[in-house]
Amino acid sequence: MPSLGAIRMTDAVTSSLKVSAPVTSTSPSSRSSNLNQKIRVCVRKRPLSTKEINRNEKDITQVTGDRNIQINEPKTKLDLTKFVEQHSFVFDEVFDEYTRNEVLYERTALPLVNYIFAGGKATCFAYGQTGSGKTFTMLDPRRGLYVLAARDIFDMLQQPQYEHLFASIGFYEIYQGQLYDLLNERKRLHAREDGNNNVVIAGLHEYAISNVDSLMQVFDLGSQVRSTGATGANDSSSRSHAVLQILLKPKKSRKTIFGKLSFIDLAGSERGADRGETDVKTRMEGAEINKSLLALKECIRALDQDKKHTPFRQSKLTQVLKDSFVGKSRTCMIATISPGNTNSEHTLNTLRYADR
Ligand SMILES: Nc1ncnc2c1ncn2[C@@H]1O[C@H](COP(=O)(O)OP(=O)(O)OP(=O)(O)O)[C@@H](O)[C@H]1O
Repeated sequence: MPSLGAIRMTDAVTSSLKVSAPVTSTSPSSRSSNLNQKIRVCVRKRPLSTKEINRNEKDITQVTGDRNIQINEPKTKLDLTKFVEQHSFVFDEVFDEYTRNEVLYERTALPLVNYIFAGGKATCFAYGQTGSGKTFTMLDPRRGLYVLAARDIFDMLQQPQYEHLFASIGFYEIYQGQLYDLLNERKRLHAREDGNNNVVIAGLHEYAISNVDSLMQVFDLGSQVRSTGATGANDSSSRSHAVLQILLKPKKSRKTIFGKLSFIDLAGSERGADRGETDVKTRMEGAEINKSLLALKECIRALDQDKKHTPFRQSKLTQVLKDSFVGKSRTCMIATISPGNTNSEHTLNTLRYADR
């Protein structure tokens, strides 16, 4: 099964700013990659922003096929000669800068929506550096995947065979290994498991939602709490993981979970790197983010390889996602990348993280 990234291809090095064709071992495949895999890893490239264009940044990322992407990393030799190192990767699917959220949705979250109506649990992550498009993809208030999914969920709930179900949402963040309810004044929350191996976030405020407008209103409240939350700084979205969960429950038994879909806007991946920060708080934040992102990768890898032991306990993030990984579950990771030359290192780190 070609998941968690997929096959890394041979890097080709060229000199004197001349770029030769990348070495590839397979031709780009068609868009028919299996949408119903247990784990899918996709990449989304965002366009250069106006600011980046004005700064004369160059786009160094090239989508070369439905599953292929090439990074042309600008480098300088010791003798100051400039050259470009090419890196080619293959993933389950790669989306270029022209891809709209609606198209992305059909190829990533829609199969998960169908899956929860069959009683499954599913998770859709966005992973990438700050500013690479995680929030735009997952939680944009108007066209994020969560809105598009909710639209379909409410449509499906109108169908006679699903009349017995209703949807509710919860929205919380994981900051420094603690859970905070974004729909209830950032109240501290605790995760535990019920007798059916469901992870229950005790005390999480859940709102029964019946249409997209009410969902967006509730979500808006939570987003405001998040952006002014832990630190008071407006970049807090990149320091915490935000989890929006949509639960399907039987109307007659509100404690039972029929299906669950979580959208996760992960902390900026570069926050986990050791950047020689002297500020203790920033270092601790970074260490915690690093721990959780590594644990996430370990869990996905273990599942991908059908290992008996999955190391959920290594972080709060993987603990709360446990029930969405085991048993009847599906996961889609969307690695988001910035195309500019000044981001080449972060972009390569993101692709290597998503790669097996
Ligand atoms: N695919 C895209 N098409 C057009 N604009 C985009 C796209 N992706 C991101 N952007 C824009 O780029 C900017 C940064 O995106 P976004 O806030 O989603 O990044 P992020 O990865 O969530 O960052 P952070 O970790 O700081 O929350 C925003 O202005 C957003 O509108």
